[in-house]
Amino acid sequence: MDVRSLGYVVIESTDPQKWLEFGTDIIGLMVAPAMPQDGNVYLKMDERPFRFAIVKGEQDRLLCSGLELRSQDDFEDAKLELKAAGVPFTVESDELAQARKVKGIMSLADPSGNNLELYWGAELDFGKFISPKGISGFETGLNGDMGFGHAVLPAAKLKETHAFYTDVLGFGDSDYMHFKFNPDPADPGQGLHFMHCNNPRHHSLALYEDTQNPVGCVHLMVETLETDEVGYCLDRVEAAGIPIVSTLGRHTNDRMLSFYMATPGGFALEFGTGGLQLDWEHFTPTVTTLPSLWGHKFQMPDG
Ligand SMILES: Cc1ccc(O)c(O)c1CC[C@@H]1C(=O)CC[C@]2(C)C(=O)CC[C@@H]12
Ligand SMILES: [Fe+2]
Repeated sequence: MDVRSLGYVVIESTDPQKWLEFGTDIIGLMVAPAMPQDGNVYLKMDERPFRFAIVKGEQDRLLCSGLELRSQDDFEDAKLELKAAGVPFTVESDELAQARKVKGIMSLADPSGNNLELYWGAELDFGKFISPKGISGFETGLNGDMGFGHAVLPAAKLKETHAFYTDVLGFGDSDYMHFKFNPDPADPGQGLHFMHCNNPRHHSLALYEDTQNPVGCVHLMVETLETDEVGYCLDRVEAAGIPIVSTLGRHTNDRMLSFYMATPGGFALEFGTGGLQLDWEHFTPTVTTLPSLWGHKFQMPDG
């Protein structure tokens, strides 16, 4: 399968208004003008009609991640590949596809239960992105073909889930890290697989061996074009009293300069700039033993 990018996410929220305020006032995203007034909150960051859809529900969590395919042919091939791999999927209604501004969607879940939508035919409305916070732009590639950023999803079944993304969905390995926060020798620690799809972003999806994640997401990442925007966002976060999940730092594997903040979704948002863009033909997957060159002091849940 030839997944091109992580195109959108759908977030369930007990209070979508909180996401609207957070998305616009803190992240600097735009309320998507071309989206229907259907009670959902749609946030825009580039020439795509939307990148974040927030729907009202009973829980605060990531509902699903949208993975982009390049054509209807690839969409039909994907169905055959899923069938051959014995992976159940549902072809969704035209109504849902229209709501997402795409031509076709199938929904499925990975072996750890993360919901995915494979879609093709994303609309490009070229509606101008006008950031309410004056951000010149987010790094999403030409016509948004690099996707909105990346997601780190929880994977209780790390090995099986990693095999699903690489063997079935065709992701490539970028890097692997292993963490050991608990000194108890009975605790094996947590693995973290960074994977790319068919765009230059170092990783569009990562899987963290997280067995206790009620919100379906570890973090989402967005990337600005200008370094100063990371600093300006940090100032907005601090002024609003939003918890900083990790201080500013630069990652080793993708060289991203970023910090992490809490979101209304119960997961974190990484706000970064300057991530590596790679030519996969000439890339050798790495195993990295240090998460960051400097900074990135994570606030641990246990203090
Ligand atoms: C290490 C790293 C490289 C590139 C990234 O985009 C990135 O998000 C990370 C950090 C990932 C990771 C996480 O999200 C959950 C909490 C983790 C395990 C830490 O406590 C350190 C690294 C963190
Ligand atoms: Fe990240």
